[in-house]
Amino acid sequence: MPTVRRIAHEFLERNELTTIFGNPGSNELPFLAELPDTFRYVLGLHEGVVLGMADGYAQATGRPVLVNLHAAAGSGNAMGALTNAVYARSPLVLTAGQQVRSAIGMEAMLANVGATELMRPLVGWSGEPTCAADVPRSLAQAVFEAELHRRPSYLSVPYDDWAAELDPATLPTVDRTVRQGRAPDAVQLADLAARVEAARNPALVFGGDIDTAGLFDAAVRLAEHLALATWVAPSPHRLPFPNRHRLFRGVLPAGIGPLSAELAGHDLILVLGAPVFRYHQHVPGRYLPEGSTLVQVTEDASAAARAPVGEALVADPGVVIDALLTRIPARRTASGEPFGSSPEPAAGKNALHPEQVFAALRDTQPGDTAYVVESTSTNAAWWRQMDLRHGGSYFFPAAGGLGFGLPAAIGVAMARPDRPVLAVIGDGSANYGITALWTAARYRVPVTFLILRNGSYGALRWFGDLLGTPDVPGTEIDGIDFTRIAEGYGVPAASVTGDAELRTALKATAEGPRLIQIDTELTTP
Ligand SMILES: Cc1ncc(Cn2c(C)c(CCOP(=O)(O)OP(=O)(O)O)sc2=O)c(N)n1
Ligand SMILES: [Ca+2]
Repeated sequence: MPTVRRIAHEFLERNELTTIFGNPGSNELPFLAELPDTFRYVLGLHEGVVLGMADGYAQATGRPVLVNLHAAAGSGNAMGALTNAVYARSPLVLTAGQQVRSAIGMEAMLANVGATELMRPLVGWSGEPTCAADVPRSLAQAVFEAELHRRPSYLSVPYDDWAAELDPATLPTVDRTVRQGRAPDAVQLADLAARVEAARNPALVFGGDIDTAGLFDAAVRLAEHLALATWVAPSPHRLPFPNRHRLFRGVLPAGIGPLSAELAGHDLILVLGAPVFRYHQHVPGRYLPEGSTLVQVTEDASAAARAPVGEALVADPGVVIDALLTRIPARRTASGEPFGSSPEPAAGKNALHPEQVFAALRDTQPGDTAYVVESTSTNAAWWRQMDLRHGGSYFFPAAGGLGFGLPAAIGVAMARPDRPVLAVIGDGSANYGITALWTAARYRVPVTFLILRNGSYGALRWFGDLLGTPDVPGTEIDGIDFTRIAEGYGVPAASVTGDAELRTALKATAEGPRLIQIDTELTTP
C-alpha cells in the first residue's frame, strides 16, 4: 500500500507544486525523503528568506507555492515575511513538521505547541490532521484554501505520519479540481457602466491586484478608451499602470486627507483591484472629496468588507474592465505619443542623488526588467525617474515588512528566467534578508542586487520629523560594506562611485548573481 508521503507527492505533482522553498529540521526530513526528480528544493538559510523567495515566486507565477518550515522555530522566523505575502495576496502553502502526536502534549523537544494557532491571524486557513489518514486531504485543503482565497495557508504534520501506509480505496479523493468564477451579473455590470457614463468627471484608481492578475494592459486599454485621469492606489506592492503614461496622475498619497484632496473634482472614483485604501502615516481628513462617490471592484471580499467608505462589488476586475470597454462608447481624445518623458534628475552634492541612480537604471536596463524594490526613503525619486511600461515590472513588500527585497528578487528570477531581474535595496533593508545572497550564489540566480548606501534608516529619519520626534536613537547604520559580505556568500560584488562608474557597471552583463554598492544622498520618501 502507498505511503502518505507518496500520495502527498503525487498530489503536489498533479497540482504543479513541485518547487519547494524551505529550510529543514529533523521534523521535516520524512516529508522530504524520496522526492521525485520532477521536484526542485530551493534552500534558504533563514526562514524569512525562504518565505520572501516563495512570495516573489508566487507573485511572478500567480500560482500556489509550497513552503516547508521547521516546526515552531522556523514558522516563527517566517512570520515577518508572511505579513508581506498576506497583503500581496500570495497563495503560499506553508507546511511544517510536528512532533509525533503522543509527544506533543508533554511538549517534547520540537513539539509545535498550539501549531494551528501559531500563524493566525496571518494565514487564512491553518490545520493539523488528527490522524495520518487525513494528511492527504488536509494537504489538498491547504492548497485549495490558499488558491481560492489568495491567502497563505498553514499545515502542521506529525513527522511519523509520512511513512504510514494507506489503502487508497479508503482515502477521500485527492485528484479533485476546485475552481471559482466571480463574474458579476448583467444587471450589476449595466448599473456600473451607467454610473461611469453618467459621471461628469470620473477617475480611475488601479491597485496591485491588477498587475498580479495580469491585467496591466487591460487597465491601459480602459483608461485610454474612457480617456480618464488614472492613479495608482497608495502603498503599491505592484505597478498596475505605466507610470509615464500621459493619463497617469501618480501614486495616491497614503494619508486620508491628502488622498482625498488629490481626487478633488472627480465625482466618481472607480477603484479596481485595490483595498480602499492602504493608508500609511495617519493624516486625518475627509475620506472622499465633497460631492464624490466611490465604487470599489475587487476579488478580495475581506478588503471590500473592511473599507471605510464607498460601495464595493466583489468580482473579477478583469470581467468588469471588459464589460466597461464593450458597454461604454470610446471617448478617445488627444492622440499622439501616450508616454511622457522623465524630468532631469536632481543632483546630489556629496554622493549621487537616488534620482540619478534611477535615471541610470532607466537609461541602461532593458525595458522589460522586473524591479524588486525595497528602499523606503526613495519612492518619490523612483516614480519621478522610472519609465515602466510592462506588467510584472515592480515588486515591493506588500506590508512594508523589510527582508522581502533580496529573497523576492531570487523568487521572481526563478519564476521568470525570460526577464532580467534587478533588486534595488536600501542598506538598511538588505540586512533583514542578507543570507539570500548564499541562495543566489548556490543556484546561480542571475539577479543584480543594487545596494543604495546612505548610512541610515532614511525613511525613519523622515518619519521622525513628521511625527515631531526628530532626535530618536537607532536610525544610523553607517559603515557596512556589502561587497565584502556578498563575496563571503559567493556573490561577486563591486562598490562604485559617481554616475559614470555606476552606468558602466550597470551596462556590464553577468551570468549569475552580482552585487553593486553605491553611496547615495539621504532624501525624503
Ligand atoms: C522587518 C522590519 N523591521 C523594521 C522596519 C521599520 N523600518 C525601517 C527599519 C526602515 C528603514 C529602511 O532603511 P533602508 O536603508 O532600507 O532604506 P532608506 O534608507 O531608503 O529608508 S523603513 C521601516 O518601516 C520594517 N518596516 N520592517
Ligand atoms: Ca538606508
